[in-house]
Amino acid sequence: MTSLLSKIKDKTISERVLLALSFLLFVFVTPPTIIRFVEQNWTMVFVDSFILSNAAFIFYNTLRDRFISFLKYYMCTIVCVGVSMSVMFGGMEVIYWIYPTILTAFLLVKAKYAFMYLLFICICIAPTVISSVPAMEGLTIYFALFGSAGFINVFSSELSSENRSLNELASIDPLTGIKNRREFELEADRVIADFSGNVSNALIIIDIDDFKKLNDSFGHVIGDKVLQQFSQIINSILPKDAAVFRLGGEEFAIMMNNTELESAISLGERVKSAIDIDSDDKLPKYTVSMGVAVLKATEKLHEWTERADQAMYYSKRNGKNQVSAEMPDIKIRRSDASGLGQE
Ligand SMILES: Nc1nc2c(ncn2[C@@H]2O[C@H](COP(=O)(O)OP(=O)(O)OP(=O)(O)O)[C@@H](O)[C@H]2O)c(=O)[nH]1
Repeated sequence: MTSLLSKIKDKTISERVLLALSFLLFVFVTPPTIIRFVEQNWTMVFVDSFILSNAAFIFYNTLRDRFISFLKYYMCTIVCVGVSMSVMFGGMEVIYWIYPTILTAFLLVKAKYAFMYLLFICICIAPTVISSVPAMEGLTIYFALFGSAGFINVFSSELSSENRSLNELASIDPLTGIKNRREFELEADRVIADFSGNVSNALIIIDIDDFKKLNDSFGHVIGDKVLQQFSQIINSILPKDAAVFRLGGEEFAIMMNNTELESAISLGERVKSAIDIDSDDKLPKYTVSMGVAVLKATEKLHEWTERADQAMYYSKRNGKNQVSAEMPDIKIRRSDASGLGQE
């Protein structure tokens, strides 16, 4: 329950809307489904089961961060078709349901698509409106619908731009401009949740060597510049399936998806040579120690990082400026100028 709540806490507004709507669909459709089942009204049981399975599909996949953009359009289509059919078959009494539907569309999809959904609803309900109310009243209804959509659009674009800035503040390290520890934990949780054993995921923990000495000798401002330059160097050599994070202080992590241990070790070696070659002449020379660990089945985040940390400390103890890897059987494998060694 606690982990479910913490997952929901990390969701964006539109993802929360998806969760809330699919949950509400479930809550409201389940009781009539049971009644219809008892009454043996099989057609309606079939329709209700379709809605319930869709609600469950959307809720489950939103929680797991899967197909999010598809789910947003899918949910919009379900609610817009649903509300249009309600007005077509239920008459003008249910027309007020269009307002929350428009709000939903603007919170879930881009404004131009939300307007298209509204246009779709307006076309579908036109025969009911024309046959039920005088022309002037019909026009007023359409005017009110598009007017409300305009206001909702202004409000939701303001909300999403604020949301974007807040997300950026919460996920980016201000000194280096790369993702922070919070983002690392979210990404690692996603990787662990999706782990199937078919592909390998590697983690490299990187710690700058003797950073205290560097700060003491050259000052904190230069220390900060080294951290910034180091982040730029890593970003410039990062492969497509990898992301870099600053975990804090002078400690960084690279998360690599679809990557075997050997490829992670060779990226570590490339980091080592890149800082040697690309370092700014105005900044002091420095080295880094690295530890690599590949995710094991059923492993938790702290166990995975602990193994990569142990390998990194092994690099430190063995003279620094090297990459070590935690191996399932051999325990530690060290990479140095003379190639891969074992212990
Ligand atoms: N300039 C600067 N220094 C930082 C920052 N964050 C942490 N530090 C410094 O990083 C240093 C880390 O020192 P230690 O943990 O002793 O590690 P180390 O000197 O690198 O020693 P080894 O890890 O054994 O190589 C401390 O002096 C911190 O003050 C930062 O954002 N900017």
